[in-house]
Amino acid sequence: MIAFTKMQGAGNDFVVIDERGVPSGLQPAQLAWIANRRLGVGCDQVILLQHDGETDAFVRFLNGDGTESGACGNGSRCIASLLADETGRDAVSMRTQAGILAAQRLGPGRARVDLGAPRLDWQSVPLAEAQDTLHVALDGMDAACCSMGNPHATLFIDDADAIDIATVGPLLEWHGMFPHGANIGFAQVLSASALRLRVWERGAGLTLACGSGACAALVNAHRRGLVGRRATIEMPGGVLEVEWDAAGSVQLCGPTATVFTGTIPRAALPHASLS
Ligand SMILES: N[C@@H](CCC[C@H](N)C(=O)O)C(=O)O
Repeated sequence: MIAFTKMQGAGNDFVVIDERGVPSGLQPAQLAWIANRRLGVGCDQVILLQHDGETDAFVRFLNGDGTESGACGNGSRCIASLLADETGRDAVSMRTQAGILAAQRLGPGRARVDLGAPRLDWQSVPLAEAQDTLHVALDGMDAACCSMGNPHATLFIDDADAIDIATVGPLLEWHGMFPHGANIGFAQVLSASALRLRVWERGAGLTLACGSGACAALVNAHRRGLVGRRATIEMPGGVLEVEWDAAGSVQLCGPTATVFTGTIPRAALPHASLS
């Protein structure tokens, strides 16, 4: 049996599998099956918790299409709540592929993670060629790009609800400008301290929220002079708070919830060699 915990943060949902004791041995196609909403449990990302000698856990983020991401803001916040409940400490740390993150439980069902400094140079996003990341031409659209440990493009539009994300998102996610793909955010400026945002996530599609996407939207909006260094980011699944602090780090804060726990019989998984 594979034991799991289903969690969500502002509607961005995760299946958490704890491999700190025994490795699950799950293959990429089996992880993709678990994420599938018709065949498996269903989630935006599967999160694997592994042992780390220096932090509370090594955390890996697997998208629904089986690809791995270096960062996941809402997933990190959910894991922060889980680790805080487990250790009894409000302050926890986790290693990710993008580096060590400090996080805090702010109360039941609320957590903040420090996602570190955004990377603004084209090589770090990465883009396919030298560009000013503040204005990247994408099929006639003007995107602002950055890395939050994973690649993001933010498009500023008048009405975030009017865009046909299911059509435009997949075209831009694997646009030739993004050799590693990108998460595509459609942001509407509501005020100097509020954005409305919808995100087409790389490897997961349309989600109810995206934490690193919210951070990228705040960073890119601030770089363009559209908002201050702190804003609420309204997404279909909930509201996140983001601050690009004086030290240059991006702080992401918002709700977290454990939804249910369960087990998956190994026999139900697709055979690794057939999938
Ligand atoms: N849900 C996320 C981002 C997950 C990874 C992303 N799809 C990628 O491939 O970069 C978040 O809250 O940041």
